[in-house]
Amino acid sequence: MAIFVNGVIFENVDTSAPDCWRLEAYQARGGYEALKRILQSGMAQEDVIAEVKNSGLRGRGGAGFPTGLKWSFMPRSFPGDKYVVCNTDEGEPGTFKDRDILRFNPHALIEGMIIAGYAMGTRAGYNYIHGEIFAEYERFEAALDEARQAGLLGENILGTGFSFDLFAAHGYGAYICGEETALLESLEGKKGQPRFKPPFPASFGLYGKPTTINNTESFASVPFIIRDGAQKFLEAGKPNNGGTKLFSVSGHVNRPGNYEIPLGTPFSALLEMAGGMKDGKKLKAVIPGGSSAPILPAQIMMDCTMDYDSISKAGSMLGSGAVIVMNEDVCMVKALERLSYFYHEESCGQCTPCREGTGWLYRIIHRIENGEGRPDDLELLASVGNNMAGRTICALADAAVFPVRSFTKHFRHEFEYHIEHKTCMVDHKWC
Ligand SMILES: NC(=O)c1ccc[n+]([C@@H]2O[C@H](COP(=O)([O-])OP(=O)(O)OC[C@H]3O[C@@H](n4cnc5c(N)ncnc54)[C@H](O)[C@@H]3O)[C@@H](O)[C@H]2O)c1
Ligand SMILES: Cc1cc2nc3c(=O)[nH]c(=O)nc-3n(C[C@H](O)[C@H](O)[C@H](O)COP(=O)(O)O)c2cc1C
Ligand code: SF4
Repeated sequence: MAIFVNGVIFENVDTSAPDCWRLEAYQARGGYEALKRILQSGMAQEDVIAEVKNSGLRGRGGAGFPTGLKWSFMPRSFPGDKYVVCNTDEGEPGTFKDRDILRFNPHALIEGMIIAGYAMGTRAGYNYIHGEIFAEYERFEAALDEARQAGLLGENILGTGFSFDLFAAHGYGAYICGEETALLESLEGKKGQPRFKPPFPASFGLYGKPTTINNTESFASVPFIIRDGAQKFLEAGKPNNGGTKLFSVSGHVNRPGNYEIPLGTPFSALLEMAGGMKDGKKLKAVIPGGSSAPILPAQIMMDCTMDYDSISKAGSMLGSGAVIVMNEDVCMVKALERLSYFYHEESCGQCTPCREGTGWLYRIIHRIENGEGRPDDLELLASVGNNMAGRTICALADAAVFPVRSFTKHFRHEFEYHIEHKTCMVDHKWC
């Protein structure tokens, strides 16, 4: 179902060719040229970091933190071990882009991580891959073998004296293991539960050592930035929103799939690329950045461009780039019930407001959906949410609250109708 438009990571990748992922195909597209240029010219570490900073690349995992700035936090002169870690846990409902990078262009990620290792003075890296994806994990291992055999990984890379090795780690399929500190715990072989931040992984990361964690798409964007220049990457997007971005479009569209497009592209153009609305139905609402991003009604979304600033100004967030499209038949109570069940199931349970609060949210929405809602349930939902958001160790509790707040704000009349009439106002199809 993947469909790619020209962009930074999938530039010239023919995803229909079975060997498009192989080293030979990647090198034919200009792959590993960036790494060779850096190593053979002895480019200074700070110059590589400056280039990434100048590109305007912002973290593609969801929070949009500037990647070059994060790299500059690494204490390069720290004498002990330090690590780079890639987050391919990709558990956010609606998000399915990182697995396609492993499937179709794994060497872009490997090259990006080797460059990161060089720039930050680390000798080892790990890619933590979601436990429920097997073929992609194996594909990444096969690509690592190719890189090692070609002298691109390991000791004395390309005879330049620089050594760096990279390992794949298969996770456990828990959503919480995508939160960077839970990921580190899991990578260390422990139960995947988040740590308090600060300290951030930059100073206390894997095995307590300085660690830089980035999303798969963030690392995979780096070879282009070094090869074609920060300016070209920046100009592919818009100011403060450099580059192209992968959007996973799902829901009621004719052609669901991954679309790599310049940041700043109008949402209406993305919808058109995805084949428009299925069966000629009307657009009702969109979750623009994965299930934890606030939902936006159609009329607001149609005025947005797909970039961090525009979506945030409209009251939501670009998040992981998962665009969930809903048509006029969708019951918002049912949709929110499904999302709330997910967060209730995935809470790791170590903070009381999250462990108990996600259960409260789900049970209240479930009873509204089942025609057993009470007159004060919407106030109760708001109150439970206020006692959760910002009061926990990690952002999963916030992620559970944002959809509740936005669904009950923009589609309040549907919730009120359910409570008052004990049934759905849409047409019962979804309830
Ligand atoms: N891709 C997915 O599948 C998925 C799943 C769930 C959530 N998310 C996203 O995760 C986001 C939240 O992530 P988060 O809790 O890691 O966000 P965060 O804002 O705490 O951190 C973002 C990144 O910046 C770094 N950072 C931030 N401030 C720093 C500082 N002062 N010093 C050093 N480093 C600093 C963090 O270490 C992290 O790597 C949400 O916005 C959501 O979109 C993505
Ligand atoms: C509950 C939760 C789950 C997360 N899952 C992922 C994930 O699967 N992949 C990811 O890249 N980031 C995920 N994140 C964000 C990471 O903690 C972190 O911000 C990100 O990996 C940093 O990389 P970036 O700066 O390149 O985006 C998650 C955050 C939270 C709170
Ligand atoms: S907020 Fe929820 S998921 Fe995050 S640490 Fe606390 S209990 Fe675990």
